[in-house]
Amino acid sequence: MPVDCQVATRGRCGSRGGGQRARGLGWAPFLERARREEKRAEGRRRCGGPASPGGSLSSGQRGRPGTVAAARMAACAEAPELVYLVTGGCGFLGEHVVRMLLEQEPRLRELRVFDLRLSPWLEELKTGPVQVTAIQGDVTQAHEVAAAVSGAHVVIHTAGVVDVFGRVSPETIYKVNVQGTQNVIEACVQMGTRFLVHTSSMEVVGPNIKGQPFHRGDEDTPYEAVHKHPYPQSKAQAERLVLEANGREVRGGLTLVTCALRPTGIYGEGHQIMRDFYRQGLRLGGRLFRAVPASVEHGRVYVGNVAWMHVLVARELEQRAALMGGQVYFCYDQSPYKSYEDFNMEFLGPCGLRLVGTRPLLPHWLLVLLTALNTLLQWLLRPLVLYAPLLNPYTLAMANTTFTVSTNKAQRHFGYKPLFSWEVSRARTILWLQGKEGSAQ
Ligand SMILES: NC(=O)c1ccc[n+]([C@@H]2O[C@H](COP(=O)([O-])OP(=O)(O)OC[C@H]3O[C@@H](n4cnc5c(N)ncnc54)[C@H](O)[C@@H]3O)[C@@H](O)[C@H]2O)c1
Ligand SMILES: CC(C)[C@@H](O)CC[C@@H](C)[C@H]1CC[C@H]2[C@@H]3[C@H](O)C=C4C[C@@H](O)CC[C@]4(C)[C@H]3CC[C@]12C
Repeated sequence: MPVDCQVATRGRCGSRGGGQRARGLGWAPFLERARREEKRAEGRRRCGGPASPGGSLSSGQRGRPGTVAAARMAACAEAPELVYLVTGGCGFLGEHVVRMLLEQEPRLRELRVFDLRLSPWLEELKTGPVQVTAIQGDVTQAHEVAAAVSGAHVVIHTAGVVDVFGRVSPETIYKVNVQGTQNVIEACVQMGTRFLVHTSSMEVVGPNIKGQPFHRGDEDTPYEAVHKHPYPQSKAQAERLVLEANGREVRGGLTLVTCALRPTGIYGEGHQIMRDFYRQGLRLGGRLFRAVPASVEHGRVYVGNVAWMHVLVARELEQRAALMGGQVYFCYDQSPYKSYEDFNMEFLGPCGLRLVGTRPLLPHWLLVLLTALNTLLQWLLRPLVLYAPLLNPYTLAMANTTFTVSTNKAQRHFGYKPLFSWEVSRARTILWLQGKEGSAQ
């Protein structure tokens, strides 16, 4: 679906009117936009929506289940009326969510992309029926979040600090992942936004600090979720906040409906860690050295399917609020269960890399010693340079602990089925790695 992009670059939180139009364009875009606006207004009149584009749907008009408005909304699905906000919309997952929404959500009128760092690709989104508003903002700043949420029907909250390599301080991880999530929740309550989809993580469950395997578990499998690392701790706290917020009254008297998705290890176009492995292999003459037994299985999921599940949940949350509200769903697909390293080789192999060793080349005790050395080096070098290798005590422990999920809860509750097969997911990831994006950056 073509989109109309208005990059709001004023200050921290742009607005529809304050955007900066693509430079060097003539009158054509403005006339085109006026024509689209008229078409949209006509659609609204026909469907009994708010006459003006800035107007918001009353709760009845939003189509509460079983009402005339719901039937009318269903009949007028082509009248795009909804405003979505995606926090972290310029991130690895966020970008795929943004693009998936533009392709798969016909009711979208405006898509707000909120991020600390706005990406150049936002500019590419050309004119079309959907207004894409880029908002440079910080989830730790409550007022910026509130301004971005104001008028939104749905918030998809993916923004977060994803760090298990010691690149970011524990304080910052907590501030962004926990306090930032609390700010999003409070903004929804204050602004009357009813639907919040949160990107949680498998790590909320495990692997735990005891290294206990989680083999083909589901959302109800008993497991001792005990964490010491700041990142999983922050994701567990954030998820708890989101689930506890379900049912809170929002401005306007209706209730907040929340849901948390727990992707396993995400891979696909834009995956930084995969890029790091690729470059490490290139530096080592096309070789990577096995550090983890092939028998240790890790669940992985293609980023396109994670984005699809977010779009589907956001779409179904209103109609199935009683069933889905306050629920968590693991997010995975048909990607094969393999060791982390063997799975990566599905993509790195076709790019010319080789994994040396059918078993770990170094004894485990030596790897543990190396991780301790890396930790010491990171601490000593911190005043001078950021040293954050892939191998540290946490990553070694994670890589050595089986964690795979098998569940149909998402399918039962809202009909989730992966949009991309394993073959397509693999091909797209290899293409990306082989292309300039994968090797140059
Ligand atoms: N990558 C994975 O394997 C994986 C797996 C499960 C869950 N997740 C979750 O998915 C979400 C996205 O992860 P990702 O892998 O795309 O990471 P990412 O770092 O690529 O994306 C995170 C985005 O959030 C933005 N952000 C960070 N701090 C912010 C702040 N203070 N205010 C506004 N924006 C801010 C970043 O700029 C970035 O664009 C995270 O919540 C993460 O915990 C990731
Ligand atoms: C150096 C070797 C020991 C190598 O095998 C280390 C692999 C290690 C970098 C990864 C092993 C498991 C990964 C994590 C897992 O896929 C799930 C995650 C949850 C998600 O929310 C964020 C990413 C991650 C923590 C992911 C990070 C890389 C690994 C630790």
